[in-house]
Amino acid sequence: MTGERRTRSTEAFFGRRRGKALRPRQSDLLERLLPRWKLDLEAPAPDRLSDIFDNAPSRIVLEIGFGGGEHLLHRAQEDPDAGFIGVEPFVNSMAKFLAAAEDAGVANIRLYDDDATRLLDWLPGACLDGIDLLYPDPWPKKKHWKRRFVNAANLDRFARVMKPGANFRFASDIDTYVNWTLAHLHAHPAFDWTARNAADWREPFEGWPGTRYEAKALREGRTPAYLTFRRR
Ligand SMILES: C[S@@+](CC[C@H](N)C(=O)[O-])C[C@H]1O[C@@H](n2cnc3c(N)ncnc32)[C@H](O)[C@@H]1O
Repeated sequence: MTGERRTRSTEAFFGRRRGKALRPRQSDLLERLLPRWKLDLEAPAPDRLSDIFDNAPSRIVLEIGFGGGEHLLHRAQEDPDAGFIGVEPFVNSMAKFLAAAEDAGVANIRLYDDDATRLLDWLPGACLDGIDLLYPDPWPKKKHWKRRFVNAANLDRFARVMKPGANFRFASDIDTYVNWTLAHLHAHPAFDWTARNAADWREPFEGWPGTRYEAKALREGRTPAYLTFRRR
């Protein structure tokens, strides 16, 4: 992986933050629309998270690492009474998403453009109805597995911000990451895997539109797995 790499004192965040030059509209959206939708972590989090939205949503779902944002936009359009928070630190992806969201005219989205762990630590407790982590960076080499977003510390973060009964949905095409995630969730006292039969984890989530990364995995012959865990 090339590009900027940052390390925080307590957490490591690895990844490219910026790719090719932005188009004028994309730069404009980053200056104009992103500040309107971006969560301000310098301010204290509201007691009621629904207050950050204009539509007083009855349920709020967080998507971590939305990439091109096709799934996030699909969910926001499919469920206008809900609120969606999307996190994506890669500038070009954020710009692409802003253009699609503006064209679609959605209003029930809030955004964060840095490491999702910072947002998770800012959120009030038991405020989320769901967390989606779809095709997280796979870190396939064993020596890099410790960089994977699924780890004990992040599952503690999820457990704190999820309401009882909320779902954590995970998709990946990397077998070692799927096994890794099953093992970490199995070891965590706050989550149950909801699979009822052996075929369940090969079935996409309800209303699944696919993602750009998934399309690439399928083209290259890899088989996705879809895991849903319920917060106890
Ligand atoms: C493999 S891509 C998948 C993108 C998209 N979910 C899809 O399926 O097409 C993983 C994404 O996670 C983002 N990401 C990596 N680390 C992150 C972090 N700590 N917080 C938020 N997003 C992160 C990356 O910028 C990248 O866009």
